[in-house]
Amino acid sequence: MDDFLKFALLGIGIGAIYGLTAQGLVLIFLSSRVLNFSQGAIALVAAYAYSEATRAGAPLGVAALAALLIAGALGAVIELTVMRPLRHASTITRLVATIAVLTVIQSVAALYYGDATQFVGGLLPTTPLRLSGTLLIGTDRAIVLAIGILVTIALTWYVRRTRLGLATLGTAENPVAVEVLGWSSRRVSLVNWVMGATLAGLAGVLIAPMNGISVTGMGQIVYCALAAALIGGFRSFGWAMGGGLVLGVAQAEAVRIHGDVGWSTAIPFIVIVAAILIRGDVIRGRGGRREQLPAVGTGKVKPLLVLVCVVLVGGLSLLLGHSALDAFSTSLIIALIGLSFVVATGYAGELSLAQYALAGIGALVAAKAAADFGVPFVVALLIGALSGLISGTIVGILSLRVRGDVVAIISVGLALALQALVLENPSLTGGISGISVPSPSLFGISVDAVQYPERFALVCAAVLVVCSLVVANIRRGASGRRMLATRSGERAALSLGISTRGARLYGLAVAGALAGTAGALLAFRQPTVVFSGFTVDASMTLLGAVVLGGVGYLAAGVLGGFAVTGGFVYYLMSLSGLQQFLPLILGLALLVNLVTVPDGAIPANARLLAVLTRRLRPISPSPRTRRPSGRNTVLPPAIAAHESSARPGETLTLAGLSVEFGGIRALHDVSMTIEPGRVEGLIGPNGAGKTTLIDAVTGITRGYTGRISLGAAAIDRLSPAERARKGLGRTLQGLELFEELTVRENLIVGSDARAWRAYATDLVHPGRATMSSAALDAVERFGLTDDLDVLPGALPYGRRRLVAIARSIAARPSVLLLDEPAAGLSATERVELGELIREMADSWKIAVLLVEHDVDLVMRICDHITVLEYGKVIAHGVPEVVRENDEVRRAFLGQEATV
Ligand SMILES: Nc1ncnc2c1ncn2[C@@H]1O[C@H](COP(=O)(O)OP(=O)(O)OP(=O)(O)O)[C@@H](O)[C@H]1O
Repeated sequence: MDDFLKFALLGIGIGAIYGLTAQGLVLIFLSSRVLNFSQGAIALVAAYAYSEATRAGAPLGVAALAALLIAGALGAVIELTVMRPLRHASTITRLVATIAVLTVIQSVAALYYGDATQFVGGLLPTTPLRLSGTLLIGTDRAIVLAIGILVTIALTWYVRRTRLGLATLGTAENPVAVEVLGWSSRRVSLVNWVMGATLAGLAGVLIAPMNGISVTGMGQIVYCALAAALIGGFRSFGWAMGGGLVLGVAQAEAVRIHGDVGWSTAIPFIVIVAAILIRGDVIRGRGGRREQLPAVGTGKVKPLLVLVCVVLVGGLSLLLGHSALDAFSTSLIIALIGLSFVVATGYAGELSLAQYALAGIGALVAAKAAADFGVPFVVALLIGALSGLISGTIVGILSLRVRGDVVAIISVGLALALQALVLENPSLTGGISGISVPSPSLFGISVDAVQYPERFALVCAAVLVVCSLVVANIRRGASGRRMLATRSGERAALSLGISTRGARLYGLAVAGALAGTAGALLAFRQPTVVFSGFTVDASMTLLGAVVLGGVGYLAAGVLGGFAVTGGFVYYLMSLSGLQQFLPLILGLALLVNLVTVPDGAIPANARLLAVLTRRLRPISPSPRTRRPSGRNTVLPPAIAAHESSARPGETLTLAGLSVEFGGIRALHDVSMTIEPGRVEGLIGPNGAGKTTLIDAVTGITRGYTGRISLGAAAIDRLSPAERARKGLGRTLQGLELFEELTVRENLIVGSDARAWRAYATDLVHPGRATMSSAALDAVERFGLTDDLDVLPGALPYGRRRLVAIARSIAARPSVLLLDEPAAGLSATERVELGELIREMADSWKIAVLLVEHDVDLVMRICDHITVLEYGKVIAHGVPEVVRENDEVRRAFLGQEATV
C-alpha cells in the first residue's frame, strides 16, 4: 500500500500537466472543433523559450512569464493564419493542419537544438514535503497539482459564468446561433486559441525542469492529454484534469508493477477504449455542419501512364547505384502505406494514424514467419498483409461507435500501445539487434535487397503496381462508392441500403492489409529488421505528404512514399547535405497547400492543366467547376412507365407507433397504412412529429414502441440499411447528396446492388458502373441528362432536390417516404413534382408517404391524408374530409379560407 501511494504521488505532477494540456485542448476544441495535435509543439516552444530566457540571465519568474506570452502569441498566429482560413474545411483537413504546424515547429526545433535532452532549472522548489510517515511528495509536484486545481476552477467559472465562456460553449453547439446573438465566432475562437496555447505553454514550463526538454519527448504529452480530454468528452475541464491525474497515477503504477515504461505508454490507449465503451460517441458534433470533404480521384487507370511508370521504374532499377536503389525501393514500399491512407482517409473518411504501427505488425509477423518457420518470401508477404488486415479490422471495430476525429485519437492510442508493448518489446523483436531474416527469393531466383538491389526494387515495384490497381478497382467499384457515400453522409448512405459500418470496416481493413504488405517488404529490405521506425510521428509525416498531393488521389499516395524521410527525395537531398530540411519543407508546403488548395496539389494542378490546355483545344471542364446546362427546369412530358423499374408494391403498416425523446412525446400511438399505388399525405405544424415518423419507419430512430411492417413481415428488428434493402426508400429534408460524387455517381450509388461479395470481387474486377432502369427513368423524367457529369453543388436548389428524389428512386423502392420534397421549389417545379409523385404511384405502383408543408400540393395529389399535432393523429381521411375538419383548421390550417 505504501508503495502504491508513493508511486501515485510521483505520478501526480505529470498527471496535472497532462490535465493542463488537456484543458487547453478542450478550450480550442470547443471554439474551433479541432483536435489540436500541435498542442505539444506549443509546449515545446514555451519550454525552449523558458530555457533560453534563463540562460540569458532572466529571473525564473520573468522567463516563465515570457514563455507563456510567447505560447499565447503562437496560439494567436496559428489561429489567424491557419485555422481561420480553414474554418469551413473538413475535420480531416483541419486536423492535418495542426499536424503540419506540429511538423514545422518540431523540425525547426530539431534543426536548431538537435536530439539531445536539455535540462533547465525549475521555478518551483523540489524539497520533499512529508505527508505522513515515509510518504513524501515533491513541493514542485504539490504546487503543480494546486495550479491544476486552480486552473480547473477558473476555467469552469469562465465557461459557466462569463459571457465569453458561454459564447464558447455556444460556439461548440451552434456557431451560427452565437453569431446571431451578436458574438463574433472568430473572436471567440481567437481568444480560446490564445488561452489554450497559454495552457500548453504553462505545461511546457512546468514539465521542462521535471523531465528535461526534447523535441520528441514533449510531443508525447499531447497523446496523453488527448486521452484525458476524451474522458471529459472534450467538454468538461474538471474531467479533463481528473483524467490527466488518473493517467499520470496509472502510468506511475504501471512502472511500479512492470518495472518498465511499456505498459505505462499503453495506459492512454486503455483509457481511450474504456472511455469509448462507456460513453459511446464521446465527442458531440455540431449539428447540421456540412463539411467540404477532400476531393477524390476517379480511379480510372490510364494504360499509357501505367506503361510510362513501369518503364521508368524498370529503367531506374537498372541504372541507379546501390544506395540510390535502396532509397528507391524504400519509397516504393512506403508508397504502399501512402496508398493505405488514400483508402482509409481519402475513401472511407477514417483518420487512422496507426498505419505505420500496422506496417510494423506486418513486418514483425512476416519476419518471424520467415525466420522461425522458414516460410517462403511470397508466403511471408501474404502473412504480413493478412496480419495488417486483421490489425486494421481491429482499428475499425474499435472505431465503429465513434466518428472522424475520435478515430484519430483511438488510432494514435493503439499505435503507441503496439509500439510500446509489441514493436519495442525486446523479447518479441530482438530490441536494437532486431530479427535476422533469411535472404528472400522468388521462384528460385534470389531477390536479396543487398546482393541484388535492382531485383528487390523490381519486386517492390510489382507489388506497388498490383496494389495500385487494386485500389483503383476499389475506387471504381461498388465498394468504393459505398465508402465515399458513407464518408459523405451516413444517413443518406443508410437510406440507400448501404451498411455504413461495413463500408468503414472495409476501408480500414484494406488499408491495414496495404500497410501490412509494406511492413512485410520492409522486413526483407535488410538482412536484419529493427522495429523502432514504425511510429505515430512517421504516420503523421506520411499522411501530411499524401494530403499535400490530395488524400483522395491514388497518385498522391504513391508520391507521398517518395517524399518522406528515408525515401528517394530524401536521398537526392542528402547528396547535397540538405536532407535534414526535408521535414520542414514538407510541413511548410503542407501548410501553404492546405490554406490555398485544400484538396491537394494533384487536383489543383489537374485543374490548372485543364485551364491551360483549354486555350489550345476546347475540353470539358472538371466536374467540380463545370456549370449546369442552365436549361430551364420544366420537366419533359411524361414518359411511358417502365414496368421493369419498379419492384412489386408493398403495403407499409404502422400500428401504435410511439416515440419519446427524454420526456418529449414526439409520436403518440400513430397507426396508418399506405398501400401500393397510393399517395398518403402527412401534414402537421412544425414539431408535430412528421420527420420523427419517417426516422422511426426507416430505423434511424430506434427507441420506438409499436409495430412497423412491410407487406406481411415486421421490420422492427431490422437495421436502417436492411430496411432500405427491403424496399423502404426516403429522401432527407437536408437532401444530403454525396457532394464529392457527380450526379451520375450519386444515382449509381442508389442503383448499386448491395451484395457483400462486391467487397471481394471489386478488388480484381469492379465491373461496369451502371444506373438501374429506375434511375434511368428518373433521369429522363426529371430532365437530368445534361447534369449527369456535374457535381451536385453546381446545380440550382430545385434540381438538387430532383437529384435527391431520383437517387432514392434509383434504389427501386416499393415504399417511398418523401420528407418535404417541395421545399425551396418554384411554383412551376411544385406542379411538376406533384405530377411526378402521382406518376410514381399510378405507373410504378410505389406506395408514397408525402410529408409536406405545401397544403395545396398535398390536397391536390394525395389519396388520403393524416394530420398530426403534438405527435397525435388529429384527423385522417380523403382530402375533402380533412379539408373540412374543424380541428385541422384550428390546429394547422389557421382557418385559411382557401382550405
Ligand atoms: N433527436 C431528438 N432529440 C430530442 N427531441 C427531438 C429529436 N428529434 C425530434 N425531436 C422533437 O420531437 C418533436 C417532433 O419533431 P419532428 O422533427 O419530428 O417534427 P416535424 O413535424 O418533422 O417538424 P418540421 O415540420 O419542423 O420538420 C419536436 O418537439 C422535436 O423537438
